[in-house]
Amino acid sequence: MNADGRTRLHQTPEWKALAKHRDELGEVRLRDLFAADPGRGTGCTLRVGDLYVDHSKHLVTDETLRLLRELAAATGVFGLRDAMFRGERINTTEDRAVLHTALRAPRDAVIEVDGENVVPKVHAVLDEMADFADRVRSGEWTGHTGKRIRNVVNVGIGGSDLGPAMAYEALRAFTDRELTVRFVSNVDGADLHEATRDLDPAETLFVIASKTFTTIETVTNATSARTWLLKALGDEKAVARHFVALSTNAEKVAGFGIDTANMFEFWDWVGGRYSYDSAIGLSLMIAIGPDRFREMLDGFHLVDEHFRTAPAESNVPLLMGLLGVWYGNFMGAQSHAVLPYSHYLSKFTAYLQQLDMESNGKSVDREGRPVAWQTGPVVWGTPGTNGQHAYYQLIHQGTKLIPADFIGFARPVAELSDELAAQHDLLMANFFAQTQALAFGKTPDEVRAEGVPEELVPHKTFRGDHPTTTILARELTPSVLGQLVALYEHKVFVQGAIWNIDSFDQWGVELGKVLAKRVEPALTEGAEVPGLDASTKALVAAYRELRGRK
Ligand SMILES: O=P(O)(O)OC[C@H]1O[C@H](O)[C@H](O)[C@@H](O)[C@@H]1O
Repeated sequence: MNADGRTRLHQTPEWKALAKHRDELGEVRLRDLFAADPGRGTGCTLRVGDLYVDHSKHLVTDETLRLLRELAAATGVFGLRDAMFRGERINTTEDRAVLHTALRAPRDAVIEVDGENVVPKVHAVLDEMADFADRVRSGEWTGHTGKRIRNVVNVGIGGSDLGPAMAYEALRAFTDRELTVRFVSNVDGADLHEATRDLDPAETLFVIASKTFTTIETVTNATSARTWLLKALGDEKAVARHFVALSTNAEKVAGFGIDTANMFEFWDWVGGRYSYDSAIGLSLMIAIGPDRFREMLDGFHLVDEHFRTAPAESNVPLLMGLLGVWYGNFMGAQSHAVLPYSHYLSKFTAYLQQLDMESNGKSVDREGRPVAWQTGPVVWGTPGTNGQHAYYQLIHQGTKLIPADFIGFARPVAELSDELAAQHDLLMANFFAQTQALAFGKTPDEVRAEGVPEELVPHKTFRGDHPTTTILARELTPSVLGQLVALYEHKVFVQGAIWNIDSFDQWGVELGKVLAKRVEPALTEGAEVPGLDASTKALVAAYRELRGRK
């Protein structure tokens, strides 16, 4: 039993019913499921906004889905969802509300935190961002020497990098092509070096993105960027024209030397990995313009409303979350692949890695007790068709169960030449062929019928039954991107709620930070670090020798 008297997850009747159902189902063959139900292809599709979501190629029956929905209801997913939307402090270990949904709420919405409606604040910052973005885009905001800003360098890490960097790539076709926009995150000096080496400091704006403004990588890179700028422009006053900050921490921003008049604010109820439609999106907004940014927010909001109000049977994030629970908790899957068939989504899976793995990579429940069930999967993947020529072999014929999401678009971006646009059908032919091959494989008899010698038959047989979700949309617009990201945010929410973990803290990143600080003097000065283990001690000594330090 839980501290609050509730039965623990794996002891609930709903969990046990799913385990029994899995045993009774035995080996699920997609060929059989489709043969038994000719309507499965169209029947197992849901629509949300501009997204067409096909879940027919999953190792589930109607009964499986019904039992999974019962698990969701029994574990309080809907109550927690409503509490999140109401602004309750559902991030219990940090005692914070979780309100990224307020960042995309319409102007007239009312969402209260501690009795204060936060929506007017959200729109006030969005308006300030829009005003600033317009001034940079029009050339009205100039650098210290009066030159037009032609380069924007976002300096941030984790949630202050991955979201805007991913969305910038995704929406490149909507960006001002006259502007150079780059993202620096790594504390490896090579990152800043490569991002700035061909830029004119007089034309460069640094956007320092950090919720806390204490993150060592970001503060270090921001300090180096400042030095780079001042070396060229020679005047401290230049900082005010070339640096803006995106943060919740005005004191630290001022301490760094950025005028808080040039700071765009957000709030502690926005988690880092849920923050790119807050002020953290400024670099993106400069690139695509305020109108496109607002279209993206509307896309998020559309899916928020769907998640909040759609019945369980047609609720897409709920379904995606439940399918993940089925594979992770009842079928032994350890990972989940996200495979976008769009070059523009090249950073989408990396973005989802933080969203999913930082949220649900937990091993104690909300009451602090070890969980007795699997939690978040390893999320991985790269854009198709590249993966097909690399690791798809393992998905098709390896020994692991890897559920995958395939994301594709009916139309290429408008600016492609006719010749390049014509390649789109080939891209999408691969997209459809892969999910078909993964689901239905190729039987030994089919292989034999092709005249393959008997000894090669096992090698050329594809078992099939590799489950996939297909998400299809007309084209990758700002709104569609917002819809996609919100789908995954809420999918992660559903899973965290079922597993009874706090999806909104990230204590697991702290230990490494503390140890890095402790070990640094050993590298630089050869200082004795108390309590350093024998392995690390030897490695540090080898490092110092290789670095040419005595
Ligand atoms: O925005 P910041 O405060 O600089 O934080 C940047 C990132 O680093 C932290 O360590 C967390 O793991 C991330 O959730 C966060 O997004």
